[in-house]
Amino acid sequence: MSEVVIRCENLTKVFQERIAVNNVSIEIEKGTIYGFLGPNGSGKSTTIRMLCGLLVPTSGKGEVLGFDVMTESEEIKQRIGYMSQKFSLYEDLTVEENLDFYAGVYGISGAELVRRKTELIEMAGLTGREKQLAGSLSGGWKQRLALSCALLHQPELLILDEPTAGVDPVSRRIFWDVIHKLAQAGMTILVSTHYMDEAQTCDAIGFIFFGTLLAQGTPQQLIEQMDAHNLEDVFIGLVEQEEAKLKAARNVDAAKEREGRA
Ligand SMILES: Nc1ncnc2c1ncn2[C@@H]1O[C@H](COP(=O)(O)OP(=O)(O)OP(=O)(O)O)[C@@H](O)[C@H]1O
Repeated sequence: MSEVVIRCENLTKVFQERIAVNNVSIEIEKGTIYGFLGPNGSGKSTTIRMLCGLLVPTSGKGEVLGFDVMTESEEIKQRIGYMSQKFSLYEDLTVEENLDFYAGVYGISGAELVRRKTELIEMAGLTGREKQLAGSLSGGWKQRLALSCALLHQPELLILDEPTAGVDPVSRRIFWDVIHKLAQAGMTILVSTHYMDEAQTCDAIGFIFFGTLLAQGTPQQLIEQMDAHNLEDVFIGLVEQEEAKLKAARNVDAAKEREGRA
């Protein structure tokens, strides 16, 4: 039977009366890659931050690795690997020293640290650069070093918030090869992205707009449902549908106001 690693129901976050995430329900199975898509400001990071245990939901419920997002955020934070767009590396430390620093945070030392560092440096393609300052690495290398830091404690779940923003296409491809290998080895991955080529390779995707999850399924399911040629057409179609609904609602409101004044 498939194991569900992330399950949330009607997850909602309101900031000063503004609904950033509105009744989002998601299920993500172990060993799969779930791509989270949506325009800027649509609520991807806020949803991710609630699932990471970094932000308390206003309402709804959710379980991550069997822990409650409302009451067990510390347990969640310890068990996941998280990397945001503004990943935090120490630029004046070397590749190896950055890994040593994060190993200290996770309580990894001795032979285990040596083993993990060797594995991760190799996975990131950073062999030979161990003594190079992180600040002198190019964007793609920095990104893979940040990923290595997030994986030091061997998390079962990896959450990536726009990890490839601003990274060149070759580095993006190398990064995604690593992500797919991790999923093949059983890791579950939730990743937000603006890139359709990346979304196309996910096992499932969810599209969020103005805080509402408009559609989710496999890339092929969504293309068929929308009778579209590709994912880009799917998302443009969804946005146009929603904008038409919003416009119709505004027209109804304006008509009611005119009636009220007459
Ligand atoms: N701490 C906060 N306080 C108030 N409003 C916030 C806060 N964090 C996010 N928001 C608002 O919530 C909405 C959703 O933002 P969020 O960052 O989740 O979107 P996003 O889809 O991740 O966008 P992007 O692709 O640009 O990163 C936005 O209107 C944003 O301004």
